[in-house]
Amino acid sequence: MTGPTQFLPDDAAELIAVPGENDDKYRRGVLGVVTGSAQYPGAAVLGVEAALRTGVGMVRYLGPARASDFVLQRRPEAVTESGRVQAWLLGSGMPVPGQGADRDAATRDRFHHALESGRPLVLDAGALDLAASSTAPTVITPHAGELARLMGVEADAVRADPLGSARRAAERFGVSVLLKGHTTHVVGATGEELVARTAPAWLATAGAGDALAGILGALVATHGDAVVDEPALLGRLAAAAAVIHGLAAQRASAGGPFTVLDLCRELGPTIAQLVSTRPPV
Ligand SMILES: NC(=O)C1=CN([C@@H]2O[C@H](COP(=O)(O)OP(=O)(O)OC[C@H]3O[C@@H](n4cnc5c(N)ncnc54)[C@H](O)[C@@H]3O)[C@@H](O)[C@H]2O)[C@@H](O)CC1
Ligand SMILES: Nc1ncnc2c1ncn2[C@@H]1O[C@H](COP(=O)(O)OP(=O)(O)O)[C@@H](O)[C@H]1O
Repeated sequence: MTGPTQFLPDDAAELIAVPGENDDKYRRGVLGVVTGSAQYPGAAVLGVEAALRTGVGMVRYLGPARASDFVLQRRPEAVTESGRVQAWLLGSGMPVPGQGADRDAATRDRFHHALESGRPLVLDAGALDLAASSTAPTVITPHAGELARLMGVEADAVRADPLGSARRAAERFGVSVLLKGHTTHVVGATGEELVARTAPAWLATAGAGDALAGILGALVATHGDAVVDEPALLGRLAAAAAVIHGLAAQRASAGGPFTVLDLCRELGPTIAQLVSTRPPV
């Protein structure tokens, strides 16, 4: 029996959409982002920062006023008007239904709009439950605790069998699953199994997952139409996001601790390095 395929930097390099001279910000891909809350506005800032630094034509950030203010303060490039998008990132830093604060009406409306759009979805943290109702190509990005909650099992059971747990979630919800951890396991909606192991353990720091979600959102938005045509691409994009995240963490770390914004700053150089290693077409 063969195990999951190790996803390597060269594989990730193939999935970077390099803009051409006929591209504009809309053709490159627009990412709609519904993340953050009054409690966790920082998650919105980190996801938007990571998406913009991964490379996307535009980020439309649609969230609560406090988070929106912080996002604009950090990244005035973000657009806070609604409009067409090629993909959505939902949920980082938002309340989990049934765990404290309820989902407010504005969030329910934004999630509904995203679900109805038919565009690919990246679901994190407080939007993971949407996996059960999504009919669009969808990838979820839980850590072990979140996957356990979603599947109604103990976190230890997920830690004991991460690949099997991701596989069961992919089968149950018909989505691609990226299970975070030192080793990141990805199971595509069609069963493809991938692992990414580029991250140093220094990456185990609050907000690192919010940045990963932004990186993946940008990769999906820049392949939005391809994902609609071939949803199986989502698993490979998820593994590419984990590899890029891990390589940027290596650069930011250089063997020591770093902040998530340090990691984000390394995304451009990481991607430039990956693109430079691609064989000419
Ligand atoms: N600056 C910010 O605004 C930040 C916001 N964050 C947001 O905070 C919210 C709560 O996230 P948390 O993950 O802390 O809380 P959760 O409430 O999702 O998870 C907490 C539970 O899961 C378990 N757990 C947490 N991480 C685990 C892991 N890696 N493996 C196994 N079990 C794990 C814990 O033991 C605990 O029982 C999310 O919406 C997240 O996006 C965090 O990303 C931290 C930074
Ligand atoms: N020991 C570790 N080694 C390498 N990477 C890790 C380790 N622990 C966690 N990570 C990575 O750090 C990120 C943490 O994400 P998450 O648990 O969602 O945290 P947060 O919610 O604070 O952003 C994930 O990308 C995960 O793969």
